[in-house]
Amino acid sequence: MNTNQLPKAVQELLENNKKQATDHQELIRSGGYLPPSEELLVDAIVALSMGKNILLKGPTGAGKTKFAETLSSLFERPMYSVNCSVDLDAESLMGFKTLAYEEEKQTIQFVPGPVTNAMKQGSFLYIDEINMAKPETLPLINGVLDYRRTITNPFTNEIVTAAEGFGVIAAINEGYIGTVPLNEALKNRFIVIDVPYIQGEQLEQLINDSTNLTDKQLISHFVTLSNDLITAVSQGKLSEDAASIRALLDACDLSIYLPPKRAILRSIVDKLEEDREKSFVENLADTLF
Ligand SMILES: Nc1ncnc2c1ncn2[C@@H]1O[C@H](COP(=O)(O)OP(=O)(O)OP(=O)(O)O)[C@@H](O)[C@H]1O
Repeated sequence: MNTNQLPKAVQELLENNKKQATDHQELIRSGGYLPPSEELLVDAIVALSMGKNILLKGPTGAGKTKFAETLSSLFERPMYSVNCSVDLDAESLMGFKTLAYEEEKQTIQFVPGPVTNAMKQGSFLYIDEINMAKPETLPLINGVLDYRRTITNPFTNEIVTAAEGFGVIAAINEGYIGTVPLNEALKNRFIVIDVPYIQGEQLEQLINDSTNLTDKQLISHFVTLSNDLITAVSQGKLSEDAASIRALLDACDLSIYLPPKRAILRSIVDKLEEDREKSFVENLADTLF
C-alpha cells in the first residue's frame, strides 16, 4: 500500500512507531487492504501509534481481517491472532501447561498462547469475532486492554506486562447470528472504526487485483450486482451474507470458466436460507447477466 499520499504527520507517526522486529518476522502479515476512505487508514494508524486498541466493526467479508493484516504490514509488526468462539477459554488466550522431557526427566512446561506471546514480544494481537466469545471469558483480558497493560497469568501466576509495541486490534460483526452485543466495559476500551464494504471504482480495482477475471464488462456487472446487493441488505430484503465481498470475489473467479449466473448461484445464492432471498438475488442476476 502506498502511504505517501497520507498526511505528512501521519507518515511520520507511522515511521516512528514501526517496530524493528528481529524475531518472529514470519508473523508480519502482508497488506492488500483497499480502504474505502483515507480517514479509515489514518484513524487506525493514529490510534495504534498512540497505544490505543482499535475495534473494527463491520459486516461479514468487508475486509476487517485484511485491514488488520495490512496494519501489521504497515507497522512491520508481527501479529498474533485469536479467533473467538463459545469454546474460547483462558487457555486458548494465555497458553497451557504440558508435560515435556528434558534430559530424560519429565517436566511441566508452559506453552504460551497468543495473548502472552503478543504482550511479551510487543506485537499486535488480533481478536477476531470478539463478540462470539462467552461473556465470562473476555473480562479476563480487561487489564490487558486498559492502561495497566498487565495480566496475571492464571496458569503460572506470572505477572505479564506488555512490552513496547503491543497493540490490540479486534473485529466484530454486530448483529450476526450467534454473536452477543459487546459488553460495555469492553467496548469502552476500544477506539471504534466502522469498516463498510468497498464499492464502485475501488471494488473494480479489488476485482482486478485479487481475482483472475479480466473481462471488463463482466467486472462492471459484478460491481453493479454488489452495489444492488448492499442496498438490498440495508433495506432488510436480504440477510447480510448476501453482500459479502468475499462471496462476490468467489463469483468473479468462478465466472472465468462458468456462466456468470451459475457462478453467482454457487457463490452467493445457495448460501442463503430463504427461497424468497434466493429468488431475489437470481432476479437481480437475470437483469445484469
Ligand atoms: N476493502 C478491501 N480491501 C481488500 N480486500 C478486501 C476488501 N474487502 C474485502 N476484501 C477481500 O474479501 C475477502 C474477505 O475479507 P476478510 O476476511 O478480511 O473479511 P472480514 O471482514 O474479516 O470477514 P468476516 O467478518 O466474515 O471474518 C478477502 O479475500 C479480502 O481480501
